[in-house]
Amino acid sequence: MKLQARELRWQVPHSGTARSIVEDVSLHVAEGELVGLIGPNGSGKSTVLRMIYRILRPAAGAVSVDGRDVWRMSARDTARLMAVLAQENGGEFEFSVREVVSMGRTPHKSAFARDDQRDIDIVHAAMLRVGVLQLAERSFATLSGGEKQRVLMARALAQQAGLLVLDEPTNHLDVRYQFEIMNLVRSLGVTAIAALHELHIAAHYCDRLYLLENGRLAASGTPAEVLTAEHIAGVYGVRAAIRLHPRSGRPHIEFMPDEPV
Ligand SMILES: Nc1ncnc2c1ncn2[C@@H]1O[C@H](COP(=O)(O)OP(=O)(O)OP(=O)(O)O)[C@@H](O)[C@H]1O
Repeated sequence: MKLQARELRWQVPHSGTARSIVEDVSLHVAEGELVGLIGPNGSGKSTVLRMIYRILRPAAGAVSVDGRDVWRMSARDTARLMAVLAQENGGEFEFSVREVVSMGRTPHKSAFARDDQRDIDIVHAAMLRVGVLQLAERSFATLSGGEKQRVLMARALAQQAGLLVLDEPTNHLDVRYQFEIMNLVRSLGVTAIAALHELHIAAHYCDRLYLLENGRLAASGTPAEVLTAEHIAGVYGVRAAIRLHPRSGRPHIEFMPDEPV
């Protein structure tokens, strides 16, 4: 499955005119690629992803999956193609973990249909895969931030979509689960786009990166091309020394926050 976004723009009203939050962002994710969207707080990562997963309608531009415009499809058809891991939205709160993960099966069932044995098996396997099976009967509301994040990942897995859209998938996770979730995403072999804060995660896991600054693309390319000392200083305002791993060619970043940029 491949994703293409062309010249996306999103605006908010501002003093009688419109202020652009995202402007002229084009990106693509090829079949089986894991692409990272990075950039400082407020640079527009979530806004771009929301236009992709059909929550925010772009003021200009288009999003297509395998050549089909997502904004011309029903929400249900989109959900069969793409699974979304966004931050919890509150809708999960009155449900058990098993029920939240079962919601991933909804796009595949007719209205009010109960889970059949196949759905039950898929939900079980998804919980097992992210290590939340022992939490299955717990109320979602009582979980820690990291446990919630893993349950939401299990729900995305249960959806069995060919495209994963991940908004800060490692948020709340300790270092072990950060690596586990990213290893899991990579092992699935599906097409994926992820907004990421941790640059070492982006460097290690992503095939390509897009760097956003104030709602516009500042750079794109391989991790070695994007995660340069110049880009990190220019966009994040932090000095960094970069070493490329001799075999993988992936950047290793050493931040030097006490040094002037
Ligand atoms: N409805 C809105 N009205 C006004 N401003 C908005 C609205 N939605 C988002 N913004 C602003 O747009 C900018 C981009 O927000 P967005 O959440 O996309 O950034 P982000 O890169 O995902 O940030 P973070 O890393 O902090 O999660 C922010 O400055 C935010 O305050």
